[in-house]
Amino acid sequence: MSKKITIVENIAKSHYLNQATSTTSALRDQLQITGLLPAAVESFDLQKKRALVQLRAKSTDLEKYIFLAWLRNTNVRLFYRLVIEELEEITPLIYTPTVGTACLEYSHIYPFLAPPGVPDGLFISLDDRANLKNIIKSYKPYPFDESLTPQIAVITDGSRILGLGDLGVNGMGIPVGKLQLYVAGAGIDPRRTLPITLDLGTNNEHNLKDEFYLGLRRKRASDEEASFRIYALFFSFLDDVIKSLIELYPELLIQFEDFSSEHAFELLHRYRNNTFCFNDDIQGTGAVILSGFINAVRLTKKDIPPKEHRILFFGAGSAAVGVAKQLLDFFQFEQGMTEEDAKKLLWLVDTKGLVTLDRGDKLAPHKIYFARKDNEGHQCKTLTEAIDYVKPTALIGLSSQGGIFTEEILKKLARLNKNPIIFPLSNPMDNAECTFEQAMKATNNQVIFASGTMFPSYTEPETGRVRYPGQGNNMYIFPGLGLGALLAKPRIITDKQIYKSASALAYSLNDEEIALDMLYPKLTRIRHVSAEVASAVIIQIVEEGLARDETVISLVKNDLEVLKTCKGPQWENLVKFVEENMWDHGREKFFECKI
Ligand SMILES: NC(=O)C1=CN([C@@H]2O[C@H](COP(=O)(O)OP(=O)(O)OC[C@H]3O[C@@H](n4cnc5c(N)ncnc54)[C@H](OP(=O)(O)O)[C@@H]3O)[C@@H](O)[C@H]2O)C=CC1
Ligand SMILES: CC(=O)C(=O)O
Ligand SMILES: [Mg+2]
Repeated sequence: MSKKITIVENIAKSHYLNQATSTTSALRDQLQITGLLPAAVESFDLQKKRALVQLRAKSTDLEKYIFLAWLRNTNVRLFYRLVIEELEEITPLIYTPTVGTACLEYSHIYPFLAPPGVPDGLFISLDDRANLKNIIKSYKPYPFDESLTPQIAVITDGSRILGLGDLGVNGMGIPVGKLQLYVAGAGIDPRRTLPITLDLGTNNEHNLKDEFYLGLRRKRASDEEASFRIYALFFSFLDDVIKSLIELYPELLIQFEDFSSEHAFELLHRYRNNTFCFNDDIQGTGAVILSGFINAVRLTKKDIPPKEHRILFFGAGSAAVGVAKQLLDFFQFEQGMTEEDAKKLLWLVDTKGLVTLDRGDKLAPHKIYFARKDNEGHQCKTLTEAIDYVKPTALIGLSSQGGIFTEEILKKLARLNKNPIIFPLSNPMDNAECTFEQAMKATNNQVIFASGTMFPSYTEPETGRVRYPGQGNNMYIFPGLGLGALLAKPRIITDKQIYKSASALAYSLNDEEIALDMLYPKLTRIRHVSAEVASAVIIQIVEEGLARDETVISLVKNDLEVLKTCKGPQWENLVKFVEENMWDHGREKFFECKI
């Protein structure tokens, strides 16, 4: 009885239980809200229809973003019903590309995002350092149930938001957007997600001068001011935040997101062996692009033996090095190559040209491993020179330099290869190194293509055939990886778990997708795909002896060898188990909530 009363009281107060115009007359009377709503009692279907009409009536994508943010903060279930059922339409609005615009404008649109009582996410500023635990505890988007502690935190310091640079606290849109994809893509309970933006100042002059900018109005402290870099303010603050988070929520999975490369690698190195965490830009991106590459290798196999690929990265930051590392593993694990031979298939270009050991500058630590030493004095200063020298079969853009893959560059790739692999992966859309249309036209429709932000389809003028681009975005990996890890409960995320997430994604294509030469599965299948990714991760965690969940262990342990084939009834059973553990917006249960 008392539980029921609590639910009744909470329906009136909670953006999660809110039924708005669907509240029955009896319940309206009980809640004493009868006069606060118009007379009609609508079905959830009709509510969704109205929300879609309102959404589509907005004239810009930013207005749509604001509308969706308002909906999320007032009616969680309706919001997620919309996202899940209209995924292809809504993903570009809550994620890249529109989230990029929303981040640029965040301080300007903020009042519309967070009505009183519903925080957009957790802001932790340097000035809060003495009070970290209280601040973290204060984030309770669903205060009515103490058992709903956070399971996943996506944490950024806003220093490299997509390809847009240092946006300071305006970067909050990214952890918020990533966690929405966790809910939509892998059925993580939205009440158990924790978006965090750390405020260590910003070096963005535009923001510092903007009267509406909402973060600390000061520059970031330079690491060089510390006597030892590892003790710099940045790392000691991060240590305090992570420690407080773990003390409060020992089972929390932490996803590092959009930290500048200057800190991203060191952060991962610092926490990966003692904390339940991963870096999405290094590891998630590495896995998703490996997956697309595995399918590209399959498509080109009759013309190029896998070991003869030559892969040129334009960009040598956290994402490029993360992808290079995964490809290196692929050539070693699947193609039987030695580490040294595999490394020779990979070249990186940065602002100073081809990354080589002899080029005369001090390389950032993350570039040294892949820096070439066999270039025999060749110093390619430009991308064109690097292409002429390397003769790549695959060109991967992770540079944030929109349009840099010019027609001339694309044509060069087409001359070198029957089916050039061209992945302009930088985000948001304006930062993509080329568009799908440009790549199709310049390669006589022969390109094998994936971009970080989804491009429109392209109709071949000669044949009328409609061609669809792939979307190589870590959103295909992190939801399933996170879900698998939460279910199996290891204490750390290992490289092998990441690798298995990539191969599971690659092999998740169904017959129709394979027949269409797709590199990634359709977005509309994301929940099932995430369940497969999660299952592969779970199997790996059990194999490593790291699983701590008894149900998962008993489900996997005895069938480990057969499960590793990712086929057969045991595999289907595991995938089903994962799917059954996904949160659902509960359209039926919701309206049966009769008090
Ligand atoms: N599709 C996806 O899933 C993902 C996409 N990304 C995208 O990847 C991009 C890069 O991210 P990240 O690696 O973290 O960023 P970084 O800033 O760490 O790396 C950017 C790299 O590009 C190089 N670069 C920049 N401008 C030029 C230029 N004019 N000529 C040559 N090289 C250049 C930089 O060189 P230097 O080192 O000399 O400064 C650097 O190596 C972003 O746009 C991001 O949105 C990231 C993660 C996932
Ligand atoms: C997709 C992503 O994580 C990025 O662009 O940073
Ligand atoms: Mg990112």
